[in-house]
Amino acid sequence: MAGFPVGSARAWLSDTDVVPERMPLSNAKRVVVKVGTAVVSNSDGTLALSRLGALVEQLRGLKDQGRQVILVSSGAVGLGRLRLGLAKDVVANPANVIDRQACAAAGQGILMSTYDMLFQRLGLTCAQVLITQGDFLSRQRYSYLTDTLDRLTSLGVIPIINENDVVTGCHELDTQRVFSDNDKLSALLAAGSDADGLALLTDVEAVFTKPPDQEGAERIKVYNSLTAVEIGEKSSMGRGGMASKIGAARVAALGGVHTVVASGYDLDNIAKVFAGADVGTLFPASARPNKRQRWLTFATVSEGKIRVKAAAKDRLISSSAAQALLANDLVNIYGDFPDRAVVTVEDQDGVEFARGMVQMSADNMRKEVQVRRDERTRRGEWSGRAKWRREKGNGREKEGEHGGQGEGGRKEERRQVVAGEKGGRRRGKDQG
Ligand SMILES: Nc1ncnc2c1ncn2[C@@H]1O[C@H](COP(=O)(O)OP(=O)(O)O)[C@@H](O)[C@H]1O
Ligand SMILES: N[C@@H](CCC(=O)OP(=O)(O)O)C(=O)O
Repeated sequence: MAGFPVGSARAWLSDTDVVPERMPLSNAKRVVVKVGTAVVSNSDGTLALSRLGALVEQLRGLKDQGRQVILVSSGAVGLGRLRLGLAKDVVANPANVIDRQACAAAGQGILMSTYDMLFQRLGLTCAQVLITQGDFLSRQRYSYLTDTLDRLTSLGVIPIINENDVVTGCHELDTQRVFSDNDKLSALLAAGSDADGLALLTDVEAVFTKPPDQEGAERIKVYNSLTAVEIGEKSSMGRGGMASKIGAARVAALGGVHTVVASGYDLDNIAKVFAGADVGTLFPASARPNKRQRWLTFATVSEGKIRVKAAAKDRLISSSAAQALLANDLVNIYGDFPDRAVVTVEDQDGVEFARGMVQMSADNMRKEVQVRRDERTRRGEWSGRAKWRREKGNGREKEGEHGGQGEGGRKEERRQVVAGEKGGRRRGKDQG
């Protein structure tokens, strides 16, 4: 059983055990710990009571150090499956959506009552928080959520969070999902609630260069975007697998949270991670974007896409403040999004570089762009193509003969089409 010393975590490790780049973890004030199904349960699906006991002891250790602690726990579906007497493949097979939802309903109570008992025995208070995709998509609900977590942690309570699979969580093919599993949920939550550290605890020691059961697999101590990882099978009970854990850890790190993927089977690991010891795989945090940027970039699903001119890109990239986009900045509008949707912003090469919330629907945006183009045409600010067509058409008119004004001289009503924000996800490998 884990024995966690009360007081400073660093006093528990000798100075040489603390890795300098992990110091921010030992100083982390608010921390999120996520335990996967494979940590919470045994391979036969029963509760892994000794691990849960050790987990709660270690959480108490973190609290005794004066930290605020949030726990994200998987396990409801697996525990519910056992209670309902359903076959094991119900949990593993994404096609069995309704059964998985029924399992989640039956298992969440088992999970929570066990935690509640263990917490009480150790003099701690916990509170259940079940969340859905929609809580992240709406900025207001996202704020309500983080406000509640703030209040609970300020009261010394440890919130225990799980996805509310009963109503949303099991539809893995749903394209509106902002998180696919509890790894991503923890990352969004850690980034959104200003946590300083996140531990993703699983059934293997760390992220390895290849599946840990393969010869030559090496622990990756510190992950960076160039690190090559060969991904193998996930555990029989897990939902996300290692690819999802890496994606989630990167999202958290980009959101300003120092993140470690480590084993939940080593009963002292939570203490070690937050003491700054060299365990698991570290994903070092980037500078923390502001809250709105974090929400736009990580916690939303893009409902469409706009392509902007090079000058507009330069403006967005070079300014640290939020920048609006005007109709004149747009090259193209893709999709059929409503007013106030979040859209991705790409450059002329099709590379996504930002996200923004639109101030009008796609239809109205197209109309606005057309109105502006017509205005320019009336003023004689011909595009190269229009100029060519016109010159070819009557053979007389030349550039400048239409009384056109330059940008600076124009008195145009400028309606914002996008309240922009830089810091969007880059395409492909950087996407969480
Ligand atoms: N390159 C890799 N490094 C580490 N683990 C890997 C790798 N590729 C595949 N895995 C597997 O990922 C599993 C952990 O993910 P998952 O099953 O989702 O766990 P959890 O239930 O804790 O979320 C491990 O059982 C491990 O075998
Ligand atoms: N919400 C689900 C867990 C989903 C999930 O992400 O599982 P895991 O990959 O084991 O962390 C449950 O409580 O069973």
